[in-house]
Amino acid sequence: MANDVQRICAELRSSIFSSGFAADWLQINGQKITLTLPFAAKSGAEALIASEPRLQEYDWDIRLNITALPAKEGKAPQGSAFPNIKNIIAVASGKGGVGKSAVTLSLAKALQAEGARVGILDGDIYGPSLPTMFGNQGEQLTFTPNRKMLPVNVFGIEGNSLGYLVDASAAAIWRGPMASRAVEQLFFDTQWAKLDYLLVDLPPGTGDIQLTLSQNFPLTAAIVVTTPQNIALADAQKGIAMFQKVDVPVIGLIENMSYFECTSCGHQEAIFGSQGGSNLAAKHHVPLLGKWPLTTALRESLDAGKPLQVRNPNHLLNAIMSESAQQMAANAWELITADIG
Ligand SMILES: Nc1ncnc2c1ncn2[C@@H]1O[C@H](COP(=O)(O)OP(=O)(O)OP(=O)(O)O)[C@@H](O)[C@H]1O
Repeated sequence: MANDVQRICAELRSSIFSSGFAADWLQINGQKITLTLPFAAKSGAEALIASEPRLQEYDWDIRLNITALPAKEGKAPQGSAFPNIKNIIAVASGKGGVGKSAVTLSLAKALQAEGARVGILDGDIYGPSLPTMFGNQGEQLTFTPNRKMLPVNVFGIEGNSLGYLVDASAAAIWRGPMASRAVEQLFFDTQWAKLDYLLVDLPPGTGDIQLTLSQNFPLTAAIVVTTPQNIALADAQKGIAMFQKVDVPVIGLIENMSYFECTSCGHQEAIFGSQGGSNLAAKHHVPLLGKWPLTTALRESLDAGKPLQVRNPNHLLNAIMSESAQQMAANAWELITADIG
């Protein structure tokens, strides 16, 4: 019977588990099966099991035991330098305004909904948006006796941002080394709780500041956000090239603002063009994690200081965001373990 389940699991293929379940994730005890996943994709596993009648005959217990993946070459693995943080994933965009911060918060909330412990470092010096999206502008950070910053915790997500520390107009005059040092300090001098994933919302662009941060942070991996518009794609390409240059694996591309769906008639309009993200992903062999529509409800919820999942839990975009997040987590595990294996 055990072999049967393992065989069925190994046969399963889906958008989330492209290489199927590994046999050692399963513990089979009569009718009871415990599945322990090394990345945050619990609901994807549940959906797979629900789609396979033979698997539904068993009593499933799905757990997460997220692997601490090694940081890029030359940097200490998270295990030693940051024992509290298992995976640090940069979220980058070449062009500004493509929705990088909106994507960061949405992915963070989606990972947390899978049962992962998640944090966000808002490294966008010139336009820190975490306090707005968390709805806690004006909140003051507290410090430990040894002057470490304690992150804020909103909706179960830890976060830190220069927006809690300095006036945006003060940060606007920072350039080059001063700007990257400020973000580095924010990262290194925060006392993060135990996290499975820390998402780093990088400043938009691919200049010296972004390059320095990508080199100096012990990043596990990176994702790039773009719109399908040519000008954004050209910049996203520079983002992919930047991470390749510093040996940080790019585990996915998100095409945001892919289309607008009319809420009255359902017509889909590709305002910024179509297929741009898919073509870019294919060209650079980077997985496309999803195409997110331009959605009034997402903009409204972030302006109101809440993730869409909290303000509008039944919105269809939540499922798209969840799939992207799970695929990102699975890709990080799969690509990096394949690389070191
Ligand atoms: N899919 C979407 N649908 C509707 N509004 C969106 C979507 N994605 C982002 N937005 C909105 O677009 C605006 C810009 O998004 P955001 O601040 O996340 O971009 P960014 O790339 O982080 O910008 P920056 O250049 O400041 O780093 C915000 O008001 C955000 O709420």
